[in-house]
Amino acid sequence: MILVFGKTGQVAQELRRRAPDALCLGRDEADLTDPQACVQAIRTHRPDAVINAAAYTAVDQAESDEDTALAVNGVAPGAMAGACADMGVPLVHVSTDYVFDGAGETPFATDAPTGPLGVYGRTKLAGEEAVRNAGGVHAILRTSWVVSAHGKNFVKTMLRLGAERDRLTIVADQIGGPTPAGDIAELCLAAAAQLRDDPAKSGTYHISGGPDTSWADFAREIFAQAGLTCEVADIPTADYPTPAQRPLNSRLDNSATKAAFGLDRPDWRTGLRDILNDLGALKP
Ligand SMILES: NC(=O)C1=CN([C@@H]2O[C@H](COP(=O)(O)OP(=O)(O)OC[C@H]3O[C@@H](n4cnc5c(N)ncnc54)[C@H](OP(=O)(O)O)[C@@H]3O)[C@@H](O)[C@H]2O)C=CC1
Ligand SMILES: Cc1cn([C@H]2C[C@H](O)[C@@H](COP(=O)(O)OP(=O)(O)O[C@H]3O[C@@H](C)C(=O)[C@@H](O)[C@H]3O)O2)c(=O)[nH]c1=O
Ligand SMILES: [Mg+2]
Repeated sequence: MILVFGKTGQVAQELRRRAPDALCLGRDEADLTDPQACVQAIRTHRPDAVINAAAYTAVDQAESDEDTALAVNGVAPGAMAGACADMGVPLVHVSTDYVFDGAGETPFATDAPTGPLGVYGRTKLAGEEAVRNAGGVHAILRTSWVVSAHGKNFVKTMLRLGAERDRLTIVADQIGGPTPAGDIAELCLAAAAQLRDDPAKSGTYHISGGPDTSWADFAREIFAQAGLTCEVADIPTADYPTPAQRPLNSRLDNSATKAAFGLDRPDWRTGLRDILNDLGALKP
């Protein structure tokens, strides 16, 4: 049996869709601000593998709520990893492009130096380090710009704003790969299954949808596929001030994922079609 931390999140919901027998724990069953609750859940359920799909993902809010973000993103994953290592069970942990500083224009390799720009990225990096330091079999899957038909994400925000307004200003100098949550869920399940037979696959991997794009061009494709008429004007990051600084370069090198798990970089334009279709928002 696979134990999943997370129930209502984007990746968690796609895991439930693909693995109906997995046991998915919501906040009421395992609160990640309580590391001992995470350990206890793993000891009680004795799973064959654990996937952590829960996190504090409110990037701007984290700037003024560092204690909670660190507990959820930094400490809880370490507690899970310790319990998994004790029991000889693999842990799949989801992380983020925001562990990088966003310098340059080349895709970040899995072993590229990290340098988070804000609290969210810093706490996610602490979680990665805690998972590695626990010494058990694990896969840290870094992804970026997650989108799905569930929860809060850029696609749903654009559908809402695009219907209300005839013009939006969107940052065009942050470049990355929008990633459908379904593709992340698929990699989580592949990694969980393969780590059991091949612990040598332990390590850090990247999954991001291709081709790399800007938020502005991503918005244009959302409006085109949804048949919404809304002009998108390019702006620099400097013209969209937010509490948290975001990386300009979010490109991730996915080659280690292909080599270890045989999964190609997903095409986000196809994933976007499926998401809009799920939402009943695809242009007829
Ligand atoms: N969203 C994105 O754009 C990106 C996400 N990631 C990473 O991908 C993973 C999945 O993200 P995604 O599916 O988008 O996340 P969501 O924001 O959609 O969901 C987060 C989940 O974490 C749960 N959660 C938050 N705090 C706690 C807590 N204290 N105790 C228990 N559960 C908690 C939430 O529960 P509740 O519903 O109760 O709040 C929710 O189910 C995370 O590791 C994230 O860091 C990486 C790159 C981009
Ligand atoms: C709504 C809106 C956003 N933007 C910009 C702000 C931001 O740079 C970009 C995307 O907005 P979001 O609020 O989705 O950004 P954000 O929540 O920071 O997205 C990040 O979430 C975390 C959890 C991650 O791990 C990252 O990979 C990334 O997906 O679009 C505009 O320029 N104009 C707008 O009207
Ligand atoms: Mg967001």
